[in-house]
Amino acid sequence: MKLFSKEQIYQGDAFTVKAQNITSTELMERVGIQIFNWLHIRMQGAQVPIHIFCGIGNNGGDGLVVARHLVEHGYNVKTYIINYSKTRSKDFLINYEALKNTTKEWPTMLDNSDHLPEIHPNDIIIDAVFGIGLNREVDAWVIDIFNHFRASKAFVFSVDIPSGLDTDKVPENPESVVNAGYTLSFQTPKLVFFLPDTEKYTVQWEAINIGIDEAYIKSTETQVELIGKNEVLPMYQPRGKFSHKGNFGHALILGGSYGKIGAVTLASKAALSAGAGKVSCYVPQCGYIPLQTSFPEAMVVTDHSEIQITDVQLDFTPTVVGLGPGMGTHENTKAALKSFLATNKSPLVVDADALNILAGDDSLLKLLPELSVLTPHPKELERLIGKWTDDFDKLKKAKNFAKLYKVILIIKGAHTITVFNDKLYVNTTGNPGLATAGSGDVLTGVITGLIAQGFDAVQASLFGVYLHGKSADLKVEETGYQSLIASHVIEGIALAYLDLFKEPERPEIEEVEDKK
Ligand SMILES: NC(=O)C1=CN([C@@H]2O[C@H](COP(=O)(O)OP(=O)(O)OC[C@H]3O[C@@H](n4cnc5c(N)ncnc54)[C@H](OP(=O)(O)O)[C@@H]3O)[C@@H](O)[C@H]2O)[C@@H](O)CC1
Ligand SMILES: Nc1ncnc2c1ncn2[C@@H]1O[C@H](COP(=O)(O)OP(=O)(O)O)[C@@H](O)[C@H]1O
Ligand SMILES: [K+]
Repeated sequence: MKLFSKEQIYQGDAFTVKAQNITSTELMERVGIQIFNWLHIRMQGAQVPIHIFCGIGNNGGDGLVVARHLVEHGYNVKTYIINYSKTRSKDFLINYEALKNTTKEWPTMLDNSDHLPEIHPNDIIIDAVFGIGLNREVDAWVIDIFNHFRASKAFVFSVDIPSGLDTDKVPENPESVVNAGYTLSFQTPKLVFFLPDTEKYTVQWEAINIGIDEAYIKSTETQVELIGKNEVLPMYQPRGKFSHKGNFGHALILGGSYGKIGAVTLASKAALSAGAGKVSCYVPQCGYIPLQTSFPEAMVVTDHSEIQITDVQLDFTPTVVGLGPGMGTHENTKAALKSFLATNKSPLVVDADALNILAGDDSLLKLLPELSVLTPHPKELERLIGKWTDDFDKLKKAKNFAKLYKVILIIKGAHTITVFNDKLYVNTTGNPGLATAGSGDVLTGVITGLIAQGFDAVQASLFGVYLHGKSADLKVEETGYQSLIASHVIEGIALAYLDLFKEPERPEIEEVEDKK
């Protein structure tokens, strides 16, 4: 699913109004009815006090439409206008009048935070104060109102985006943003819902289809894409009846050191489970027996050294190399890695200690073949790109790094983000069960296994990250978060593949039925 920037959302509005021959007021009515329906289906007329706080722009206008429909359906509604600017949007004013005509009284005007309404813990707050039009810092008295929301402990439902949250910035003052329990976002979710610094401003979110014109959606290139089943399914490669293991490549996992042979075992098992035709492991001698015993499907080649990689000698050219799991950063290993990179011709998936060895060494980074896949966790990423001030700075630095070295950078985390060619691909699968030793090695193996069988590096990255997370989502139903271990994630790859062809993904954006 494409994630539109703020500018693209405004363009999409304008395009839709023109293409569908409607007014912006009609578009706002359509949006407001969608939100009302969403609430009405869930509330079924319940007489919980609902406090609707509206700004003076179009987000406030949306709030007023919702207020009017709630009043018309007999809900217990109080509407307030937070009068933070003299400029009012046209559609705000139209809906301000329309609400007055319904209720026969004006909403309560708030010009300061002196006499704020009492809000009880079981009440509901609808937050339509600021939308995507936020363009400067929030005034102190408005922050007081947001603090009043928090102090009330009432459930907060935000319209489009939690008020005070920018679409492309991390707030300097967390108090200047509303903490939403639920956000109903228009057409597409916002990138800020997926970033560690800003995801906390809404507990849950959902995107509703407000009918932005299909032609606009199809023809608009976005900088951010959300990756779910609908996006990866077309990448799936079916197997021919007469195919044989030679068709699916020979992957090599290169890594391991004394005490860390498990990382290679996990990565190589994952590579084969993802569908590589053959897997070899290149490890120090101490890895020979454990690997051959625990994973008979793999072939094992050993270094001269008993305990670490010191010299990589191969008598075949791997289709792809998964580099780094459990490798350590011993000086001898660094030297071996340098000479390996100087002559290597195979595509690479680079993880863990191989990243740590590469970090900060421009001459080594330049040896990476184009379209190498790098899979850092946050600490490894920091070593590669330097410290960042916030998530947006991190993404900018990551894009620059990926462009400079012509690589695919996979930023691992709760929402893993793949960075390539100035574009961000945000993954939607995975869960906190993955916060366990070795789960990253499994990801390295999965992506390596996909490249081995013929996926191009970008598709292998997106599909691999999706499968890895989906595997964890399916296995966690048996294990719970605490007991999920990396080996379960390997077992789950099979389930993740099968799941691709089970039920279709929920529609990307919900169509709310018309209950008017
Ligand atoms: N396709 C869609 O998604 C659709 C979206 N729609 C809705 O429109 C919303 C965007 O509406 P919007 O552009 O009117 O801006 P909004 O956020 O209401 O802000 C209001 C104004 O406040 C001001 N202002 C800004 N920051 C400020 C500050 N810190 N302190 C004080 N004032 C501040 C600034 O005006 P200024 O005072 O600078 O002139 C700004 O213009 C969007 O989120 C969605 O809810 C639908 O209705 C149609 C389809
Ligand atoms: N809270 C979380 N939600 C979803 N995925 C997570 C979470 N925590 C970690 N992960 C995933 O688990 C993997 C951890 O990788 P990494 O830190 O390299 O582990 P290791 O080094 O132990 O193999 C990454 O793919 C990451 O995206
Ligand atoms: K809002």
